[in-house]
Amino acid sequence: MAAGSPYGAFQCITATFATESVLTVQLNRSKQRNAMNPRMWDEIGECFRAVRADPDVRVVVLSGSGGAFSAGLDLKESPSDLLSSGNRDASRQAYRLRTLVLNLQASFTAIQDCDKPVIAAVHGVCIGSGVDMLTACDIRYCSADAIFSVKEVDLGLAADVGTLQRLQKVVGSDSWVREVCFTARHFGSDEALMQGLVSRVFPNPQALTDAALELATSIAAKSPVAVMGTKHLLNYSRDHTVSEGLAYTAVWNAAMLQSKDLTKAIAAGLTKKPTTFAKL
Ligand SMILES: CC/C=C\C=C\CC(=O)SCCNC(=O)CCNC(=O)[C@H](O)C(C)(C)COP(=O)(O)OP(=O)(O)OC[C@H]1O[C@@H](n2cnc3c(N)ncnc32)[C@H](O)[C@@H]1OP(=O)(O)O
Repeated sequence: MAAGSPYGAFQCITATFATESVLTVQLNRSKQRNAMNPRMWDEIGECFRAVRADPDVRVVVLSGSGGAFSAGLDLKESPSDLLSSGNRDASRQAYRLRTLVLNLQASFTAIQDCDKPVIAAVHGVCIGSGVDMLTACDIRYCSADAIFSVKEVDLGLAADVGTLQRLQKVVGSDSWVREVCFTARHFGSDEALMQGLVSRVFPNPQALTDAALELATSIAAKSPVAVMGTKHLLNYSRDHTVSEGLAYTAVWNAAMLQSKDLTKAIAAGLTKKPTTFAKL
């Protein structure tokens, strides 16, 4: 890792370059099944904000270490404000809780907003905030052993860090979303594939990792201007009407169509010769 790298000082996640331009980010509390403690939560946000600012990163692969993707919120080490009011009055406690939830949300929104495609590779359990995080990723693959649960109702709360906002936009069936959110029942990789939560299932975690890295490498070879713009416009268009999306795309591309990548890519296509693109 380069000296002064923004990815060097993490304790609960590991971020390393698999290739010159593909960053692998791994949740790294395998003994706790990658349950998210406050430090991990902060590091996820910090890491993806660094990804956004780092021209060397073109694609990220996000996974869990050990036997699981993530067991969700760390139930033993949860943020101190969550379970005790410390005798504060209700409005002050509410203000603190609101700030806490906004900060947790921001960590996953940093994945959505990092401008580089994020490929989630899920093996083992993906529970609670694991699902919230998953829905903020661009592409979701899993291995056959993956088990998912939108667990929050079983803990007496409505999910508040992304699932209830993003899952309906990720999968086609509102009825299915409501079923899994109301019941917290476990579902497996076949069901996740059928509903479109993941786009591919692999026989084992090694095949999953290989496929995620292969996909990341192929995307990383494309024009970063085109890939970054595509992510940005897909996100914008998902959250706006078609006519708003089209209008915004026209303005965006009025700038981006001036990229040298365009002439380079067209020439490469016509001559059938591979080409490379400068980083952002
Ligand atoms: C403001 C709120 C913001 C966000 C809210 C998010 C809500 C959620 O995320 S809800 C989901 C919470 N998570 C859970 O309910 C999962 C609880 N864990 C389990 O059900 C199981 O541990 C398992 C994940 C299915 C894994 O089972 P198994 O493989 O049999 O391992 P275990 O022996 O049970 O666990 C090993 C080790 O990990 C610890 N651990 C597991 N999950 C958590 C967790 N969520 N928090 C803290 N620690 C966890 C478990 O206690 C074991 O530790 P030991 O020290 O070895 O006992």
